Amino acid sequence: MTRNIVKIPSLLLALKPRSSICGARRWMSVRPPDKHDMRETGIASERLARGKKVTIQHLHEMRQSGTPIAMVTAYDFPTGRACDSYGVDITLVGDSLAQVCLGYDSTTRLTLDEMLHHCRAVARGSKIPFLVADMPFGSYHASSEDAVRNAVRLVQQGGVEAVKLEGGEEIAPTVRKLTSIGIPVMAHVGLLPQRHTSLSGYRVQGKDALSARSVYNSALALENAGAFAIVLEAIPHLLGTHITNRLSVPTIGIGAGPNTSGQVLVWDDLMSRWHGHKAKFVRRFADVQTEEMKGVSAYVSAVKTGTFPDSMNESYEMDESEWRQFLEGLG
Ligand SMILES: Nc1nc(=O)c2c([nH]1)NC[C@@H]1CN(c3ccc(C(=O)N[C@@H](CCC(=O)O)C(=O)O)cc3)CN21
Ligand SMILES: CC(C)C(=O)C(=O)O
Repeated sequence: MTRNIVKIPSLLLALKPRSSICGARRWMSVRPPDKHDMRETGIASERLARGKKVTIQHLHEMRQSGTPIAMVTAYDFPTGRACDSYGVDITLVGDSLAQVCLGYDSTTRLTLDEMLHHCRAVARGSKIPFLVADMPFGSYHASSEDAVRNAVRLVQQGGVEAVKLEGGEEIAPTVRKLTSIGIPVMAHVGLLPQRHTSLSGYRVQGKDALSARSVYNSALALENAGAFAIVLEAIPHLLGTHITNRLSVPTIGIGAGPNTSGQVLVWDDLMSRWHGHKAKFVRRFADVQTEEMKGVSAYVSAVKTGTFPDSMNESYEMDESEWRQFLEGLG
């Protein structure tokens, strides 16, 4: 009897209403066109005239109304452009860049300069979504001053609007400092890939009462320090729901169940471009790997068999008299 009474509120909280993607765009203000964009991409002016820039305020309103937030990683101009064009709310230049784009074996290998190089490319393509970059491993640990210097570089030279930091209560002072000077911080708790060595691998976090408490306390401390949103990675869905219901900022889940304020996936995972391990939380929404295989194999085969290029449609003509003159000129 008592158990049923206790269960009803948590069930109700789990069944938050969810409105359509049109609802998600309702609050977004008109984004001013930017001359640099129009010169660079041509069609950008038309898109910008229709587009609505996503802000932190919109993200908070989406959380309040139960409109799910869609976040995706991007690493270059075309992936940034795709986020811009197809309704993504937050583009993340994730440090998964290290593994999926640069071939490193871990995100801890990524430098700030490498991150900046990719942020600039993504920023040129992704204008409407809110743009966040991961602070690379080591770029926010030595001191708050160091974190400020490096976060300023990401904003100033990388063109991003906010930074993401992995960690718990120990990074709260850094989050407070960055927030106080106007650099919005997205926190990241649960599985912390930058600490995979000390954690002995990529493992689901918060599976027992004690570690669930620790993830929960981290989220509360980081919200308190001023984080505008919190990524919850690889934690039991009950814990993801609980944290989401207790916080007043949006939660973005990756392997944290269906009740977070939003979801994030790595571009290469959702597109099936990543050849490595597939985590349980990954759903493949498109099959780029198969298309790549078909495209490259067909091209190689056409070159080898001499069927590419075609002399009529894929080659250039020359006036016959000019050609004769050319030959005569050679004697
Ligand atoms: N392609 C890709 N996708 C990601 O989501 C991702 C990266 N790379 N690189 C950086 C980090 C690393 N991440 C990872 C990596 C592995 C697991 C993983 O293997 N998880 C196990 C958990 C097993 C368990 O503890 O029960 C799984 O199989 O889901 C999870 C997140 C998330 N990030
Ligand atoms: C998996 C996401 C949240 C991330 O941090 C990354 O892409 O690096």
